[in-house]
Amino acid sequence: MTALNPLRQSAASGLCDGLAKRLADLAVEALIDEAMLTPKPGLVDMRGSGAHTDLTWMLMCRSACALRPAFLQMAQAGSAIGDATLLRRRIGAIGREAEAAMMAATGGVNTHRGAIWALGLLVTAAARHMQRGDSADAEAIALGAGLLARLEDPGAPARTGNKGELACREHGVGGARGQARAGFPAVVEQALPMLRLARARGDGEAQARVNALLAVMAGLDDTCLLARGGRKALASTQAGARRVLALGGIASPNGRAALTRLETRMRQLHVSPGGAADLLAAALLLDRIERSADKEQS
Ligand SMILES: CC(C)(COP(=O)(O)OP(=O)(O)OC[C@H]1O[C@@H](n2cnc3c(N)ncnc32)[C@H](O[C@H]2O[C@H](COP(=O)(O)OP(=O)(O)OP(=O)(O)O)[C@@H](O)[C@H]2O)[C@@H]1O)[C@@H](O)C(=O)NCCC(=O)NCCS
Ligand SMILES: Nc1ncnc2[nH]cnc12
Repeated sequence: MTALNPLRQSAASGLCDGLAKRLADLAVEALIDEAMLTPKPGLVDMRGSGAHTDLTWMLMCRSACALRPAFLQMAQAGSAIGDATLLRRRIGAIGREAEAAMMAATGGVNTHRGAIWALGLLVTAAARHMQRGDSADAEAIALGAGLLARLEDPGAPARTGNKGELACREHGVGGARGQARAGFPAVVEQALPMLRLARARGDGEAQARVNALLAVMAGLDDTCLLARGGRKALASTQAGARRVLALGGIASPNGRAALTRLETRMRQLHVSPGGAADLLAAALLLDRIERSADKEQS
């Protein structure tokens, strides 16, 4: 007889709150893992603030912890609200409250707006799947999150006026919304396969994660990068990330040297792949969900 996935079991037996708490913890852990991962070109890491003047890794970690109540509420909503239209409306409201909580915790600095959006949708979809008794499969959860992102949220402002939105309009890209509505292809088709490949070939865990970040950077229309550096900076960053990976990733000496060159170029351009960082955190969350289900099963 097939052993039941314990996350599924707890959901099925009505312990939805335990599942929601676990998912909220995993989301915060994924954000902290991302913030502390080093080296990350242009981004805040344990060495410094990258291309940012208002961010530090401690601020990122404080922000991550302040978001736990919102992730918990989203996971609870995902398990409790069957009607997808109502669920979309509810998590939109929680997401906007989470942005306010983030601003309060950071003194008005945007640390995680893109991450609240991506991880919020994924946590909700994961709770919805597991509550129904479906598997903790990363690809299926990302698809479910995409379905939710495509639903209309009547509470959302017609225009946010944020940099990402303006960059989408100026450069004709989908940005954070497009990525989510497509079911997070950068996570499912780039980050997670690279994470698995790098682990399988013996890269260290931190190296595998940096390579997963580079795999996202290599193809993403990152509006954080576009807003600061335009098309030229985006193309140069994508080409640099592809080069590191083509040379074997950061575990290889040539790949490591190429990463140093990429970092120098990004510093000169003063650009940061903030959207790719959020999607790495999304991949780390899905990876944690799958692994925690596997661990408890064995
Ligand atoms: C849909 C929303 C995310 C709102 O989007 P909008 O476009 O209005 O807002 P932005 O904040 O400008 O952009 C979204 C952020 O998403 C990240 N991102 C960028 N490109 C992509 C991509 N291709 N795919 C996925 N994600 C992407 C990115 O976030 C990171 O960058 C942030 C730093 O940004 P910013 O402060 O603007 O830039 P800096 O250069 O650092 O500024 P200065 O210091 O120079 O001043 C950082 O936070 C990273 O997270 C984009 O910035 C969403 O907010 C929304 O609609 N929410 C409503 C609630 C809701 O419906 N929730 C649903 C359930 S969760
Ligand atoms: N490590 C990081 N540095 C800068 N912006 C980010 N947004 C999300 N993670 C980030």
